Amino acid sequence: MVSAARLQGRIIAAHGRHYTVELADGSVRKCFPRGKKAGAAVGDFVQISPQGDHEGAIDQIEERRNLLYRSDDMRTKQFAANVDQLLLVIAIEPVFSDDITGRALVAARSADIEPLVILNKVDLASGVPLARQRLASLAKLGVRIIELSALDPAHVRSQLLPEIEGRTNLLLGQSGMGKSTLLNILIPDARANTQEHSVALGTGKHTTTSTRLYRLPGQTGSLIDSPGFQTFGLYHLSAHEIEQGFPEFTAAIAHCRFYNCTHRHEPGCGVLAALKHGDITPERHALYKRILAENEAKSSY
Ligand SMILES: Nc1nc2c(ncn2[C@@H]2O[C@H](COP(=O)(O)OP(=O)(O)OP(=O)(O)O)[C@@H](O)[C@H]2O)c(=O)[nH]1
Ligand SMILES: [Zn+2]
Repeated sequence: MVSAARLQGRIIAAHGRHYTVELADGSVRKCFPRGKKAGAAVGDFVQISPQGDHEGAIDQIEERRNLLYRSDDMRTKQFAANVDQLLLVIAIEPVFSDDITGRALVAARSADIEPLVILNKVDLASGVPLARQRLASLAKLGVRIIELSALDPAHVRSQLLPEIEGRTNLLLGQSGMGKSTLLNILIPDARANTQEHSVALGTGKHTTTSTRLYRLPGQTGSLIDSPGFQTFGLYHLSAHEIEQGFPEFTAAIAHCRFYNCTHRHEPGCGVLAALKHGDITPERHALYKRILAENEAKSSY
């Protein structure tokens, strides 16, 4: 009955109970999910029924290509939907976590999202060799790593804009890595834009706790900014998905004696053999075991 009035849009911000939806003409509306349609995420394409001049109801969430999220034993936290590329920001200082970096890459792989690691603050030159050394095992896996310094905005733009053009990019990182600084270089009016929407929709002051999609100025594509985090649980992944998050295991798994091998202690395990021969690093195998142990703790509740 309402279908004639429905409009297509994309969720560009999530505020808990309501969402900001951008329509094809560039206008924005404050929208509420209809009934029990919970779980919409930034990046979702939706159909809405307009209500008044500035509001609407979300009638339908279109099928997603992917959804990136993290989860612990208490709750899940959605990052964004329909993401083409994960821009994972790490830095020379403060020290980035190998564990969180590894987990973000596992999450991206399981959601079929291409990762691009951004090593920021390379102006802090004395820390660069150690950072490169710590990233060597990821580089060996074919993960692309771009080194830059946000102190040089022109270089940031020339390095990153060609990489992100025409795609939906999700910017993720631990706190303090320089995510906001990079966002402000790539989307110069990001803050002004957000405030403008907040005023128009009466949604109040922008809080750093919300996730927000920005259009790239002067070109197609978008950048989704999300709050920094200090943990990256993967309780939602199955044992099989965890295994798939480690591409260097794939060839070795074919040699496992048992079809349900967990690659921890089984005799005739191809992964353990590859670990012994140095084809898989002890750090990556340890990360795999930590993620799997969490997954098993959840299953035994
Ligand atoms: N030396 C140097 N400092 C930088 C660089 N990029 C960012 N910073 C500084 O690092 C600090 C953290 O940067 P932010 O952009 O606020 O970091 P963030 O990742 O957004 O952090 P959260 O807001 O906690 O998520 C700030 O003091 C920046 O000025 C860089 O390339 N080199
Ligand atoms: Zn095995």
